[in-house]
Amino acid sequence: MSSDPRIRLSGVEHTFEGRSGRVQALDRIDLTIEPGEFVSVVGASGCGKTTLLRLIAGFVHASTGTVEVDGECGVVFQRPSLYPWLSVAGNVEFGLKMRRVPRKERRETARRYLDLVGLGEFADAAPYELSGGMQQRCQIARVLATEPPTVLMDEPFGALDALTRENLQAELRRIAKERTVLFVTHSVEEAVLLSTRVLVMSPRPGKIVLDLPIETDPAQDLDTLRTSPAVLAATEKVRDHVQRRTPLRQA
Ligand SMILES: Nc1ncnc2c1ncn2[C@@H]1O[C@H](COP(=O)(O)OP(=O)(O)OP(=O)(O)O)[C@@H](O)[C@H]1O
Repeated sequence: MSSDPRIRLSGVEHTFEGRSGRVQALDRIDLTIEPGEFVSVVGASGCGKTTLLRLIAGFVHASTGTVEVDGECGVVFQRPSLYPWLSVAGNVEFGLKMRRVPRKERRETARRYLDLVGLGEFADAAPYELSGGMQQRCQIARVLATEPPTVLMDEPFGALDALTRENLQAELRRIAKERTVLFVTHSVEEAVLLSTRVLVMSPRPGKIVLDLPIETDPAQDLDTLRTSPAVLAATEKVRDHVQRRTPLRQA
């Protein structure tokens, strides 16, 4: 077992050269994430959360500083992007096929992850036959099936109704136990409920202004946790930091 961090960013800055000029999205980010942590990133719109995630995923190269990631990352996007010509199981198997995993093993793994996200009965369905929440669960199964040590999630529940969102939060909490997760969300409550650590970013340029460990009992169910004093206090603290750093306060 290695005790190396899973993710390490040192002195990371990032500036976009856009059509409307230069935008410094990130400023002096130093961040270390250890294996098994569930780290959420919250902050006002445009503060650089997605940029941070994309740097870690390797989609963007930092203008300054270093980004080190130990092992592969699976990325779950806000909107599910399933292949419409493949069945639900075909979508989940796709990454495994690319890795030349034998057919039987692919089938079994896909089935296991579809069961895990509650889609076992829909293995042969086409993606368009699934609701938005089911498509998102399929995307999560597809990412998890390749068993990446790190999962990066960019506002994965943003487009879902409240009930589906709550169900998926509970599923994710269960699924995430043996993984390292970096989770971008606009919901402070969601961040506190799911995470072992919450980061708050300030806008333009994005900096980490709060790094708060969250101690909740993993055995407790989400409904009990939602109203627990520890969660309420942490939510209040995080919300306060987010609001203080939001230039245009939203109602
Ligand atoms: N490809 C790009 N070219 C130019 N500027 C960009 C690009 N991507 C992001 N930016 C700018 O970088 C800043 C950070 O954007 P980013 O998408 O990381 O923020 P965010 O915190 O994820 O926002 P939101 O919560 O609204 O999704 C913004 O000012 C944005 O306009």
